[in-house]
Amino acid sequence: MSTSSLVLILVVVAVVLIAALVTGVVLTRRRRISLTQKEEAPRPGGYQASSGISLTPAAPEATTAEAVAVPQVPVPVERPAPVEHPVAERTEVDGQPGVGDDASVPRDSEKRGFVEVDLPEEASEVEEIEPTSGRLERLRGKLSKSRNAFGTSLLGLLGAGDLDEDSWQDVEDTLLIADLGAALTTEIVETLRSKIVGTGVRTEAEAQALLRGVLVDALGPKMDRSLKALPHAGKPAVLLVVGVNGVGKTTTTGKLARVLVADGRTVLLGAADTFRAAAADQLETWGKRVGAETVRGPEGGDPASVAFESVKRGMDTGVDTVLIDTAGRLHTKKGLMDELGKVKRVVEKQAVVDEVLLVLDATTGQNGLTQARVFAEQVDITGIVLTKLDGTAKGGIVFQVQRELGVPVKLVGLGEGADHLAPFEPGAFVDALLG
Ligand SMILES: Nc1nc2c(ncn2[C@@H]2O[C@H](COP(=O)(O)OP(=O)(O)OP(=O)(O)O)[C@@H](O)[C@H]2O)c(=O)[nH]1
Repeated sequence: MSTSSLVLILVVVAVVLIAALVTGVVLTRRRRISLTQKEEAPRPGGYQASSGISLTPAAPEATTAEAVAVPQVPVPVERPAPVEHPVAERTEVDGQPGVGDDASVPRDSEKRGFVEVDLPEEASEVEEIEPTSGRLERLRGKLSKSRNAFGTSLLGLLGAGDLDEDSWQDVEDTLLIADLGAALTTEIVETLRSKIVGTGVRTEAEAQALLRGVLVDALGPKMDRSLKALPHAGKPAVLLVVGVNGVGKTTTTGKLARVLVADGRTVLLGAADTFRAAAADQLETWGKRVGAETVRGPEGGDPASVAFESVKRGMDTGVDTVLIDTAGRLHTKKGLMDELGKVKRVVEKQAVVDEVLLVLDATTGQNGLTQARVFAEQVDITGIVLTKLDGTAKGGIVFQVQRELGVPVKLVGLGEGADHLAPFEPGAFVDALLG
């Protein structure tokens, strides 16, 4: 072998060695990026947002029980699963494309070398939550069914000028169809009649202003709609969520947790619905989305025991609010209603139950009232959550249920979205109905 061939071979070997070295360094660095865990920033005391829901502590307790000073323990937050590289979605198995395989990479495609790619941004641990203030205004479109059937027809009738008996009958029918109930309908029609005669309404704008005033008054604008969800006497506030099957209790509990976290509160969820297998999972998922712990018991276990444990855990960890979701129960089943009374009594052994929120499905109309009466007898209802108002033209049930029970509607559900729970405000509600 000549000297020049030897030199050539040595040069080639040296080039190969350098290339291998460079590739090794690059790969080591890349691996280091994917394995090194980022320093975790300390979690602030919850996502802060201005709240449209007025939160208050309950009236001071009569008991002289000493406040338990409990250190704040950070709530464990589950990290999201690592994002899979799109290569995992390739569908080719034998090099032959099949139906729906358009997006797969053909075997004979040109190989790519190293390419600079943007790394995905780290997913935030706790979801961003829409501010609660002004939610009813923002979600007014969700009330379009009630607006069309109720507000628009009433405005059309009242703005049409001189009203004869037939027109007043139409006004009355419209109110009845919208589920305002006979007594309230009569009252509203009489008030409208006397005001229209007294003031001589001529234009639609005048009719709208007059109608607005009468409807807002009928909604009890002075009722206390604040949510007693703030800790007091060194203990968390305890809220019990009750109602018949499928009205939206678990969903409301989850949405409410978001509202509280958005207000900077710490929350613990109690899955006292041990009857429906998926309910505890459903609640836990809501909890994880806002970094709230969920206490659950065995399926079919004693709901009172889960409720008790939840409050105990909430006191130990020093959260602001414990939200307890209960199983759906038919108001006609005495045994189940007694069980609800027991859940409340057991919780009261260690803390005050600040709110019992009755969830009513607005689409069930008058039946909701019957349910409300029975629940109110069993456990003192302190507030009503009217869900699924987005799916009904009978928004008038809001008026009736408050009037019948003397209990304020505090929250309204306006959709299946995570932030589709709004504080109820009579003025904004009537404005949404009247368009
Ligand atoms: N459109 C609409 N759907 C809602 C609303 N609130 C709840 N839902 C839906 O109603 C269904 C029942 O909700 P859940 O929260 O599971 O009801 P639940 O009362 O806990 O049910 P049970 O535990 O079986 O008694 C779900 O599909 C919810 O997404 C709302 O305000 N609007």
